[in-house]
Amino acid sequence: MIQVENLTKSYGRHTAVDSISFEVKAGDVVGFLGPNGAGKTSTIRVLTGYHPPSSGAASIAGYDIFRQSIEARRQIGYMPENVPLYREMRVREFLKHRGTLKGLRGKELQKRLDIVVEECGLGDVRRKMIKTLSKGYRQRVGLADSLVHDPPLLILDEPTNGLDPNQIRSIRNLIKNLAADRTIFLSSHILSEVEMICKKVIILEGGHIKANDTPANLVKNMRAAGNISLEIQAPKAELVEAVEALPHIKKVTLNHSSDDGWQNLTILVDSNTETRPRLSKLAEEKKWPLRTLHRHVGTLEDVFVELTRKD
Ligand SMILES: Nc1ncnc2c1ncn2[C@@H]1O[C@H](COP(=O)(O)OP(=O)(O)OP(=O)(O)O)[C@@H](O)[C@H]1O
Repeated sequence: MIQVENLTKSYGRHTAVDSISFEVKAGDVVGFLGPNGAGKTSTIRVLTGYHPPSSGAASIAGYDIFRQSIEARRQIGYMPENVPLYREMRVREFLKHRGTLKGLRGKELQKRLDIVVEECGLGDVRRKMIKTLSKGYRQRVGLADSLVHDPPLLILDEPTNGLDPNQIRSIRNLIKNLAADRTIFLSSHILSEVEMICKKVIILEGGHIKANDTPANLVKNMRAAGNISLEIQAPKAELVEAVEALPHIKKVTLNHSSDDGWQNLTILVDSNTETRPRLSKLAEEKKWPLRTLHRHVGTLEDVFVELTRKD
């Protein structure tokens, strides 16, 4: 559905997107992540035909975004970061206006309006002026606008930006429902949300792609995967020495030591190694009582920080 090859976008001397390539297959829900200034919006603006690329190529459903720009844009429903809405218009009137601009007429237009009003939960506010709506509802109007011509691809730039947790949840559910029969490409800073909605994620940093995989694979393969918490009653120095001597141990940190001999440790191990059986065997052999032996499962946020932090 989206094919990007060696795409570069520069503003004067500044290269915002540096020769990136990726593919989004039909039906995929892909999260496009990166810190501020990574080049997400620049990429999205090129894909949606708002900016020409400096070099490279991109196509939407097989249509070149430059040479077949109108056909390519017909395939896209785009919701920008700050949805431009006519505040003085009523919701349905606005959507009708947008549908007309996108070439819909007559019965087809009425039918699509009914569908998007229903799909986006706008039934109760369809006659209200846009300026009287909460930000969450305005976001729904933006989503309905992007859907009115029934595009197979939705490109959403920070769809939940500035919303409160309840509004975020409702927009998230809406997007999940829309994903049932559409390809979705969305940028977001809310990683837990991306983990919930997206089957794949692309992480951009400094205009380069740092990762492109499923959230599960990214978490599994991250370097810091597998921190272990250990609470055990043992002599401090002997314990640390014995744990450090085990294979695949990268770092042992003693967090807390209580008067009655309980030691609280965090143990960093090589990713994809299982060290807990060795630790429990050590406790058994030494007859040290064991209270906690817990492996932390990484999150997409851990992956994001690992791939994009500068320090
Ligand atoms: N119109 C423009 N003219 C000049 N520089 C720009 C322009 N738009 C973006 N940039 C620069 O390009 C880089 C990438 O910006 P972009 O908005 O694409 O990043 P982003 O990943 O979308 O960031 P954010 O998460 O803050 O929206 C930044 O350094 C930004 O300052």
